[in-house]
Amino acid sequence: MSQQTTIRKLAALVNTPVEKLLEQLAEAGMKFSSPDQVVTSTEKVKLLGFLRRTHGKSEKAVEDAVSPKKITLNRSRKQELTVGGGKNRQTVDVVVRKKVTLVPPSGKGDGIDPASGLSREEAERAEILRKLEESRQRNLSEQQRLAEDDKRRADEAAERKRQEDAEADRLRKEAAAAAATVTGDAAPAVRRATHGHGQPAKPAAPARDDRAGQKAKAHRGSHAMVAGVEDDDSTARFAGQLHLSAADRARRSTARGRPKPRRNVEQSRGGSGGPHGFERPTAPVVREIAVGEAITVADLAQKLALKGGDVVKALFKMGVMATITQTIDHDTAVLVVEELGHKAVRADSDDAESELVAHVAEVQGEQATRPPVVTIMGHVDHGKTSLLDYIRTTKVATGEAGGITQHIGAYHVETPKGVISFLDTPGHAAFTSMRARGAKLTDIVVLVVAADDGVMPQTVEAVQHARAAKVPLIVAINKIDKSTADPNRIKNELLEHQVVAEDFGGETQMVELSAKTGMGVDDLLDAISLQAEVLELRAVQDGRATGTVIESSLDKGRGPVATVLVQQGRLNRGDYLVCGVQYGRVRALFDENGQAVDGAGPSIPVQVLGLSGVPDAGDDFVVVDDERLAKDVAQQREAKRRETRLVQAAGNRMEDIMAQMGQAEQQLSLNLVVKADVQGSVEALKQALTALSNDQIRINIIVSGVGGITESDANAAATAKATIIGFNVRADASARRVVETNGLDLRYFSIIYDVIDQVKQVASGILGMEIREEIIGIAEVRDVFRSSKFGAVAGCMVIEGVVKRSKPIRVLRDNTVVFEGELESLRRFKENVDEVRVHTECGIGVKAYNDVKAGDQIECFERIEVQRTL
Ligand SMILES: Nc1nc2c(ncn2[C@@H]2O[C@H](COP(=O)(O)OP(=O)(O)OP(=O)(O)O)[C@@H](O)[C@H]2O)c(=O)[nH]1
Repeated sequence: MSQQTTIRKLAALVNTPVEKLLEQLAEAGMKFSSPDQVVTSTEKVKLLGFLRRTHGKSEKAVEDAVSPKKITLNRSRKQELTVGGGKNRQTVDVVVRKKVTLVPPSGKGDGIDPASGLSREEAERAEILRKLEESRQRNLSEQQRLAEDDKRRADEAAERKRQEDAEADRLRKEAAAAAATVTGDAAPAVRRATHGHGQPAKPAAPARDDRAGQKAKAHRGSHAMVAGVEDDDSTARFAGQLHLSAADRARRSTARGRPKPRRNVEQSRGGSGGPHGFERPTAPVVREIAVGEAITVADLAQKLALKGGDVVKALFKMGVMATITQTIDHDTAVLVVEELGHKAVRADSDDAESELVAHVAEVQGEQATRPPVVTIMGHVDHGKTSLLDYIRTTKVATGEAGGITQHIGAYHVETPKGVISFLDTPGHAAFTSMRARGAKLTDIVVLVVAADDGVMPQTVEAVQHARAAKVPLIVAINKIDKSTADPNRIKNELLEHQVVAEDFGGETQMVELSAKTGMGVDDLLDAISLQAEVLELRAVQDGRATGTVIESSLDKGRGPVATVLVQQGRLNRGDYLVCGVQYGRVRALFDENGQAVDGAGPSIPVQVLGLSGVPDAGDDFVVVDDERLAKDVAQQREAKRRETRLVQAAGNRMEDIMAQMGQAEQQLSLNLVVKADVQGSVEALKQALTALSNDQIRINIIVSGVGGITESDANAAATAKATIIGFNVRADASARRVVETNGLDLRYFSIIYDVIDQVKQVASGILGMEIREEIIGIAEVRDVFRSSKFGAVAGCMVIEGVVKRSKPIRVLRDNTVVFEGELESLRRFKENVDEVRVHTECGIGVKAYNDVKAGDQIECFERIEVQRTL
């Protein structure tokens, strides 16, 4: 603290007696008791102020003097001076004036200015204050400069704008004059309004009209605005916002007052113009939109290059309520396209298709004789399957007779008189549609009629189909081994249907045979060959193949599998093909015996692997040169099919609404979701079930397809309040949840008759008891053990309900029934048990089925009698 100033030191410094200084300090309001007390700089300043005041200066001025760079103080001191000596000795009063200049110490000193007594900190503070002041001044001038730049730019922009507006106005006037419109009246009106606002026209732009003047004014920014309420407001509003460009200000100004015009102006000018800016709209872009049978709002919006919401709005204005995902029909789409100022054209989706046709037409090669394709038709139980089986087992080289199938298969046999291909159509009424389609593929129909039964309804139907398809008929009078067989009766009965046997003078070959004993079967094959010769069946042997899908399914391991009949050319492994809405490259080909083959010629059925999806039975296939064309055609077809489906769905909805409104004349609707294991069954069920519609009830199949029942199927059923029919397929877990949540009617079938019977009874209003199957438990196969004693035993976990040994079971693979039968054994830890409950492990042996695999499900069911309801 040696650096600090005591009163004594200060007194010595200012050359004042200590007592006086103490007095002065006391007068200045600072009491000190001892001269050795420290005087702070504040106290010094206060004392200084006091002393100055006593000299007539304000304390403030003194205090202010602290911050300036230097302070000058004048002090005077009286002294007596003795001059001369002796008698001449005189005493003279002398006033010594002393000028003291206080300068803050520069650089590092000892911390105290020896003259002023100010500390170094104080000096530094003063220096900082000075620098701050300098910087403030600099900032201020920089801001002023920027503001001036801004103002200049805004002025320039406003000037440019004014010129543009004037030009636009001039053009508009010219156009208006040319069109002899009433523009002339409008200008004075605007002028009147302008004057009414108290805004004189700017003399700076005499060439422009008042409207232009008004516009320009808005663009010039606040600094250039003349008196007026709006202008004042703007000026006030943008005070202190000098950084805003004139256009920004104008935009903001309008945003407050008139949002609508601004929006339009911005739209037409891309947001760069002012609020009053108006330009003649540039020519709108008129798009040509291809619209098919139906289109979703989203797709349409995309084609129009608009937001989905804009199209929804446009539709709404037209009175059509549609969401973005909804589909609108062709007419509505055309209307909305035109409403939005574009042009609608009908979608021509046949581009790729015509390319395909041209492509196919290229390969017209040498034709050669081809084998006949035969379809066997006939009434139930007249022996179609037996006949096919007999031919297959005896005539197919590596004959491997399978069980009776319910879908169309195909195979070819080699007889001494040549190859014959058979389409395997099961004898069931439900397959009418397949038969009809089969007949189109078919060269010859073999009509099986049981000699002990006679002509039945389906016999007649088959005759009609063959006739409609202009396919010759050969009648196989079956079961002649039976004692009750009466072939002549058959021939006579057929006469009634204009089917005249050769021995009756007609043209139809009739062969008596027994599918059981094989008697007469060769005669039938001979008859077929003869008929084929008469028909002179020919086809291109080589070149790109075309043909038709007979059957299709989805195989978990192999993917989509299609059985196709080659009709022209040769289908080879590695070929690219379009198949209905699917496409792909032939990965593998298999014949009817499951043998891999390299290719198949005309009239030969073959299984194809490698397609992108499961085609429908009846779809045609065409081999093309490259994948691109295959893909294009398939996608175009898919789009077209989707459009058609959407139209149908929209139609259904309309009808449903009508029904609700009571305009459907009390006709009830039964909606069905039909899923089956193979495409043939789907087709057959669809055909048969929809045919059951009558005056009272209309049967709609809302969803149909191959494979297990999925969540989306169940959701569709829930939406349409439909009954779900699973034919040899099951619902997966998520679908079952939807079924349970919505209380849907889910029914499983394994016999087509039962489906038709149930629906028919519902349709005809017969309400009685019905036998229904109820699944009581499901066990999942975790592992399979094989033992010589028990055969294959499935190590299972019961995942639902209870599995009972006495109840029938089905084995499911990928939700599709692969076996139906009984349990051989049901065990818990080597113990035979009657039932096993949920979450319990067990060993299951299935009677007469050794092909159980891990991952399969074994469902246990019972048949119960329930009251039928509509
Ligand atoms: N005695 C005798 N029985 C025959 C003959 N052909 C078929 N059957 C029997 O007639 C019954 C029906 O024969 P299927 O071959 O299943 O008849 P289907 O026309 O294929 O019948 P669906 O497939 O149900 O339409 C079977 O019990 C056969 O054993 C035959 O030539 N002689």
